[in-house]
Amino acid sequence: MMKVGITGGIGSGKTTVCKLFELLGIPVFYADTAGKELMVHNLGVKKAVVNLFGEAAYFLDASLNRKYIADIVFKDEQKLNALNAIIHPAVKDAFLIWSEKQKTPYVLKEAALLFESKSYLDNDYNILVSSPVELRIKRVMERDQTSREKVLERIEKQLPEDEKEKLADFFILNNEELHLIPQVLKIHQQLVLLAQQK
Ligand SMILES: CC(C)(COP(=O)(O)OP(=O)(O)OC[C@H]1O[C@@H](n2cnc3c(N)ncnc32)[C@H](O)[C@@H]1O)[C@@H](O)C(=O)NCCC(=O)NCCS
Ligand SMILES: Nc1ncnc2c1ncn2[C@@H]1O[C@H](COP(=O)(O)OP(=O)(O)OP(=O)(O)O)[C@@H](O)[C@H]1O
Repeated sequence: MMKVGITGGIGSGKTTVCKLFELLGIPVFYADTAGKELMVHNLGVKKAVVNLFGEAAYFLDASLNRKYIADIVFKDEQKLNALNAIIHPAVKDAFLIWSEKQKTPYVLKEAALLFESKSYLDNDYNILVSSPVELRIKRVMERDQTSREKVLERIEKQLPEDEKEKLADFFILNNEELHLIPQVLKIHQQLVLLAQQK
């Protein structure tokens, strides 16, 4: 199975782009969502999270207190690294199991930290979704009803855009002028051809 990673900084529009690939019949594994599901349903992961953050990491109904964890990790690099070290290997395993079950020419793995976690090395190709930083901040502030400072905290923990550009094979620009659909269609056609040659 040909594996294609797709990433982009916070608010770049990677989930929006993935929805377009899904319309073309391509299955998408959402690593951020999978990570949060594992924190709730995988006992080993859950135990490690409680060890790191205490019982307050979960609400009484056993759901994840995302805000509590986010308020800690995006201000404390050590805690963030420790959380990443728990989640990333578990997500990697879950993706491998999932990808083996798919039957399409290729699959997509959407991950915010594709390059930072080095998981891009496991993929055949990687797509970078880019968007001007001010537009990203505005979109996330509107989507999550959050502050500029909180968005900037996360941006600071991510690899700079020019570093990501060096590592990607395909590029999608999600600004206010270019349309996403033709860009997605073009890359999809190229990937289908590459999968046939594999
Ligand atoms: C801290 C958590 C609980 C906050 O959850 P929340 O629902 O607020 O955010 P969500 O997971 O939807 O992420 C939204 C965006 O925040 C940014 N972000 C999330 N985790 C990280 C991180 N470890 N480092 C830098 N940016 C991050 C990304 O741009 C991401 O797209 C959650 O993000 C988390 O568990 N992060 C650590 C694990 C991880 O690295 N996940 C991402 C890849 S698997
Ligand atoms: N081309 C666009 N036109 C209008 N709105 C857009 C466009 N692209 C993205 N958005 C909006 O911007 C917000 C961020 O997009 P999206 O959730 O796809 O980004 P993301 O990269 O997945 O974000 P995150 O890193 O936080 O997971 C969403 O509310 C989305 O609907």
